Amino acid sequence: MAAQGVSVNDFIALEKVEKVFEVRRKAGFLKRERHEVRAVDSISFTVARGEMVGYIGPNGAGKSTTIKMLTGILTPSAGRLRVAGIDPARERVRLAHRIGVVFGQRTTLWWDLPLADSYRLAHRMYRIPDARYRQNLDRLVELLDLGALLDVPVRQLSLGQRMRGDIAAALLHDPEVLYLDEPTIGLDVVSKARVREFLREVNAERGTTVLLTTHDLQDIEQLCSRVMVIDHGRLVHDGSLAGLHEAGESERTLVVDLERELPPVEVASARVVRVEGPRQWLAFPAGRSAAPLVADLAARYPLVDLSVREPDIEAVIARMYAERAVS
Ligand SMILES: Nc1ncnc2c1ncn2[C@@H]1O[C@H](COP(=O)(O)OP(=O)(O)OP(=O)(O)O)[C@@H](O)[C@H]1O
Repeated sequence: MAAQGVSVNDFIALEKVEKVFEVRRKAGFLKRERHEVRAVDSISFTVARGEMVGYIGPNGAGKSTTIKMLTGILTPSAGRLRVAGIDPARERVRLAHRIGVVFGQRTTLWWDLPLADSYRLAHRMYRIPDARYRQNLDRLVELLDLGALLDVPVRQLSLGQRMRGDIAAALLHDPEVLYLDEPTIGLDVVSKARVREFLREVNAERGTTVLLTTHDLQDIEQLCSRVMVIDHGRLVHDGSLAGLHEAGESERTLVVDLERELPPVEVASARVVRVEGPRQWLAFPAGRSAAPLVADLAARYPLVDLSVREPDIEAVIARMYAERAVS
């Protein structure tokens, strides 16, 4: 039966989940003190089937610990956690057949073997029916452009090639949910675009639920309509990217080119944040229309050209982390 507040459509469900690590710290010459690290502190959220959600936060916030609990590698210290109705820590092997995991920082492929051998091993390990395995492999090889790489030992692959190989390995057994931990780390812009495009296709084509952890906010902007922010083990935002802008009280920037170099312009509801020759940058609240501001400027200053820049998500999030660090 579904727990209170959790619908049967919720594919991933966490209720007041905690993870406390006990560590020993040096406290003198020979003395060591026990110390608790609350890596995840009473987190609750649900993810519906087919959703693509970003899970972000500064270093040490608790992201990996959450993912490890979702795969069953770690057992929560308190709370309730279910993935596809399964308690991950209790039935890790059964769950493994339904989830795929990609860690950008390390590979699950066999380092010394050709890529194709890792796939054959996955075929047997997950007992994937032959026809389905062949069909999935063909499709993944095509979509991720792996044809020429199948006979190459993994250690000879470039980072981008290896990442595509890892993503294919995670999807061979048709998992219903995919956890991605920094899937574009270290990749060049072309490889990043390719990986993102592929993830969009998988999500649309197969309805795979995706939980994406990343420090690259462009991953989030391009893939996720919902983003959860974790900081010091606590969930501090769960909503749309636009909502994140509001929470961070973000600003848009009006860039104006004047006829000549002038002192900073003076207008209501905006402030000049930079001046470079005849060009000036004005910050104003992201929720406000630029029209009255432009009209005011045009009436009083010799305006030649202008453009509006949307808030920089990196800046919004940096401010959010900083605000929490001092609060
Ligand atoms: N096995 C462990 N034993 C003790 N402390 C741990 C252990 N694993 C994680 N921690 C601590 O728990 C906190 C959260 O770590 P976690 O790895 O989940 O953060 P993260 O958000 O994934 O960080 P990053 O972005 O740097 O990967 C940190 O303070 C970390 O030092």
